[in-house]
Amino acid sequence: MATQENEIALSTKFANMSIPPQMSVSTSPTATFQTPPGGFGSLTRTNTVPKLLKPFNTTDIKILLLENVNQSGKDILSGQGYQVESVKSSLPEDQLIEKIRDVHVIGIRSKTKLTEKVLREAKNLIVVGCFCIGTNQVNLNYAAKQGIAVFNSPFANSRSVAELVIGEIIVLARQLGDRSNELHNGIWNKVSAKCWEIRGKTLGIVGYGHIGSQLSVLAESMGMSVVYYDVVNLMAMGTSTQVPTLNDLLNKADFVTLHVPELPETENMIGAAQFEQMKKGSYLINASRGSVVDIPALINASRNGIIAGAALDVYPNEPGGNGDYFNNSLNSWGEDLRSLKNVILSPHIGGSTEEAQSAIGVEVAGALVRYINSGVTLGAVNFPEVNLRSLTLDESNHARVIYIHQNVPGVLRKVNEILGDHNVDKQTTDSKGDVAYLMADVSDVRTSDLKDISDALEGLSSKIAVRILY
Ligand SMILES: NC(=O)C1=CN([C@@H]2O[C@H](COP(=O)(O)OP(=O)(O)OC[C@H]3O[C@@H](n4cnc5c(N)ncnc54)[C@H](O)[C@@H]3O)[C@@H](O)[C@H]2O)C=CC1
Ligand SMILES: O=C(O)CCC(=O)C(=O)O
Repeated sequence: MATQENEIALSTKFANMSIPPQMSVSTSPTATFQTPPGGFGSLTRTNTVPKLLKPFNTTDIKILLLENVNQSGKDILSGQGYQVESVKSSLPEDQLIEKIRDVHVIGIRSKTKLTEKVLREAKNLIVVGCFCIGTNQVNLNYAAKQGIAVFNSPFANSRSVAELVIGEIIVLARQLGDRSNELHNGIWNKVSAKCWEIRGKTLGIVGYGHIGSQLSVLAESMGMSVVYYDVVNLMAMGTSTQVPTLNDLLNKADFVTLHVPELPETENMIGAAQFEQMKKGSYLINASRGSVVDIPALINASRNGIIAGAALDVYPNEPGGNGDYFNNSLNSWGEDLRSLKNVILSPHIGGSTEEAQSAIGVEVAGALVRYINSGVTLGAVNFPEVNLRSLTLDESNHARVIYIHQNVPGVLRKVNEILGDHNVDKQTTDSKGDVAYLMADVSDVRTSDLKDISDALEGLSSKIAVRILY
């Protein structure tokens, strides 16, 4: 393992950090680039143990984790020596802005809104970890243009959501929520009218991705028929069938369940017109995003008997943390919704299981460590996915140059002119939209060369961010 003294690099992203003077680190291209005690490249092992590339002393990296990120993730990040602050809830915008100015990494879940306004203040931020599936809460394009990578966990909680929906289908079909509430209030009300088995009923899945397709398998194993609607033509699991339009699905399904991402196209995807298409006495389940269902239209559909029940896990406005109120001050229809019969309201717990949260913590924290320490973008949702074989301990005097830039013509020629005086062992580059990511491993570089390389890259008009790791 590399020593702290060797774990040094130069990163313009960290220019505002205050580093105690005794540390032999260079945090700005304008700062003196010092050779660490022990000597740059003094490691002489000849095996192929991967070299740990660090942006500088890991203890200087500040990470803010919001929304009660799982201990598994905290342990991995703390284990790297980073400074980790963890807060149980999300933060109001003004407090978020104050905090985000200071950190290099932020970890969030679904509630923290990283808007352009917030990200504009995040001068030191290099990477965001969404410890969840959804990334709609982050302005991904703006983050990319600022050179901030965003990672998530694309399927670690999918099974938990699918299992919750199976439970809700049965609870709705048996009006179990209402019976339980009644008995909690001391009322015995034994009812079979309009209570059903789910065997032989049709489940309509809107959005047949990770969660929708997993749910399809579970539902068929319980004797349901499955139809699904998706904008993409997708392979059917089991004996399920894809239908060509949303209306086809709404006309057929006894239970409609939503598993689409939050997008402009999915906003109010289920509104008055769609409730009209649903079978009388059917049920709606939404564990995707609150914006997907027009709630006043749902309230009408419930009062008019179009739907026999609903289960909602997500809402247009959700409280910031546990103990906060869910009432009309949050959503104008809050109390009307709460008054409905056979409507299950859960506090966005679709992915909230020990298994899912622990797996998400490991996955996202791992991606953050790889990105911070090695610049690898595999799994990033707003950057091209770029990887290079790790530098090894027997490759002395090597450095990894990372150049995040605008995707415009002529950049590679200029970068290669800058790197041209050195031996470029390997280089890779890729682009996504307006942003491109170049990673090059150069050998036979002295620490003073690194300062020159960094300065030259900084001077290019296409520059978004420069990081040099060694
Ligand atoms: N309640 C909770 O705690 C959780 C909620 N979620 C939400 O569930 C959503 C779905 O998750 P995954 O299945 O993992 O996503 P996914 O990306 O695997 O699947 C989404 C599917 O929706 C389809 N789709 C997109 N736009 C559509 C449209 N307009 N009409 C029909 N289909 C459309 C896509 O083609 C894709 O097949 C996430 O985006 C997230 O917002 C995810 C995890 C936990
Ligand atoms: O509970 C969470 O962290 C959010 C779950 C979710 O909605 C997601 O993973 O997209």
